[in-house]
Amino acid sequence: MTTTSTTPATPGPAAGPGGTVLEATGVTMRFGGLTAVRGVDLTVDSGEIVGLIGPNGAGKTTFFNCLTGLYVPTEGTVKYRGTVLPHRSHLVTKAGVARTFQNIRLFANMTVLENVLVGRHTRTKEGLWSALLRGPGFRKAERESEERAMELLEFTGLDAKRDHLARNLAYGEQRKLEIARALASEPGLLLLDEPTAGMNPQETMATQELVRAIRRQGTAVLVIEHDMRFIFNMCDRVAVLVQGEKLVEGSPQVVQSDERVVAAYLGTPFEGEPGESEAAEVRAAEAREAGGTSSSGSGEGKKEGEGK
Ligand SMILES: Nc1ncnc2c1ncn2[C@@H]1O[C@H](COP(=O)(O)OP(=O)(O)OP(=O)(O)O)[C@@H](O)[C@H]1O
Repeated sequence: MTTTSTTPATPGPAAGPGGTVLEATGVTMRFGGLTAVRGVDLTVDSGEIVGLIGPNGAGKTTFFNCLTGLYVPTEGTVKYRGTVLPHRSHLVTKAGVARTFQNIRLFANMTVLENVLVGRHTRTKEGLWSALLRGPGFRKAERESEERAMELLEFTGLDAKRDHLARNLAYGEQRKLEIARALASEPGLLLLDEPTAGMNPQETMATQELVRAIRRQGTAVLVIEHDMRFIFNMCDRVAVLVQGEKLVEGSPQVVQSDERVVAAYLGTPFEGEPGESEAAEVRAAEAREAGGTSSSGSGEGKKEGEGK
């Protein structure tokens, strides 16, 4: 499987001015009698990678859904670059906030390239008549979209698989394709919901590199992840949700040594050289591959429409 983590030579997604990109204030989400998210404030600044962690059922995905227009929060506001975001996911994407899902949502029977082209639609201006008549404006826009999609496939290391059906990709590749498709909308903020879930150590490290490259290109990142090495290696700031409320927010050092976080989530203080054990596992896997021993990937890809 491809684990390329090339730094792109091409211009990336829209880089915005500095300052606050996302500002969520007092976000509350109730489902009947259950308050899944309670009064959460969170900001993401330009150039930041911010982590959102917490136990299962803490409200992380519900909070993402409130940020991205899938849910209308019961209370609170969400602003992107100072403007309140609409409660429609396609309009949120158009405004500049893209996301991936915990359970992959690709168009399984479309090719890799086609999946990324679908992600471009919020950035193409050509209308229905132009598309039907396939006039010169439409053909030019189509060519440009395809060029941009190919740049993103190179960026994510999937260019060689452009004509493969999404459902035939390995699981880690499907996750990368979701990221490529999200980037196709040229976001200023990318929300990643468990981007390394089900990945092997090689794929996880490649994903770390990819996320760093995305930040270098001017897109801020907010990431939900249960892999604490990933979080504490990558993030400038980490917020901890427990039972729908923000328990702690701060630098990785502050969060991982906070007794309340250890008690409510981490279990034991986070120890060791971050990334060193993964690096050792990756070296061992590479040595096995070089020696011709098969090393299993992370299994079959989940398909469109499974769960959240
Ligand atoms: N659509 C919904 N209707 C009713 N309850 C919901 C809905 N979505 C989530 N919940 C509940 O809200 C709470 C928070 O769930 P959520 O999926 O946001 O947690 P999470 O932190 O993302 O968990 P995980 O780490 O397991 O993905 C849970 O109790 C969940 O059962």
